[in-house]
Amino acid sequence: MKSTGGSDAAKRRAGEAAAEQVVDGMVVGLGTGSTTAYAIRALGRAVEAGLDIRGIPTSFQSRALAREVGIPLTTLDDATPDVAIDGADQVADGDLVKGGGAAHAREKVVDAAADRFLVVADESKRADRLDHSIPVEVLPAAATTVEAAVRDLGGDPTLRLAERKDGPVVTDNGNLVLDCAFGALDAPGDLATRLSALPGCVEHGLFVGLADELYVGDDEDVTVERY
Ligand SMILES: O=C[C@H](O)[C@H](O)[C@H](O)COP(=O)(O)O
Repeated sequence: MKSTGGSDAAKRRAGEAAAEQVVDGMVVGLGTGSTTAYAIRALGRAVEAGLDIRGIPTSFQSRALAREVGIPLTTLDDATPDVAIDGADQVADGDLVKGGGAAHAREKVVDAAADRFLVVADESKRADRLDHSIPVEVLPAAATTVEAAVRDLGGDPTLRLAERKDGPVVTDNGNLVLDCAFGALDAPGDLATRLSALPGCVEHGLFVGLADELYVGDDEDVTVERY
């Protein structure tokens, strides 16, 4: 799993602290990314020790990791997550930018469906205002029109390119990603609404008002904020 942001020890602390919130019988949304991977591995160890849970993965990658560590899986067709654990690329006032791994569309569906959404992050993800570029997943046929619409909204879109393949990143849903720089956001909710309204936008990485708790790890401890 690609690692971004702060230290692995800080990510591990955050992920493992959030995993401790999971108790017998729960259905757990399994986010994507290097921080959530620590939570998934901790849950796998707990399952091995007898914890009875089911997971709902948010990506090919989190499904593969959950299977590797022995977490039984289900889907949103059959269960509602009691809790979801997921990472973030930036956090300000409980609002998030996600999608550094291009998984934000399914993440948003699962995280929003959960009774409690726990965000796991290291200190490097904190900001006073969100100013990270916003990943926008688009239908391939809409890439050009969404690019133009993002420019009209004051953003600067860049098609995300693959690292070990010629051409663009293709999401788990078969779509493309535009990374859209908007500068520091005064009103992330307004931008979220405008992006959601664009024809051909499958989902964007602004998660506004969705997080319930934030677990932030540093090299010594974990702090928890509730919203
Ligand atoms: O698409 C990926 C997800 O939104 C990740 O949760 C996010 O990029 C944070 O990942 P990491 O914990 O590796 O920084």
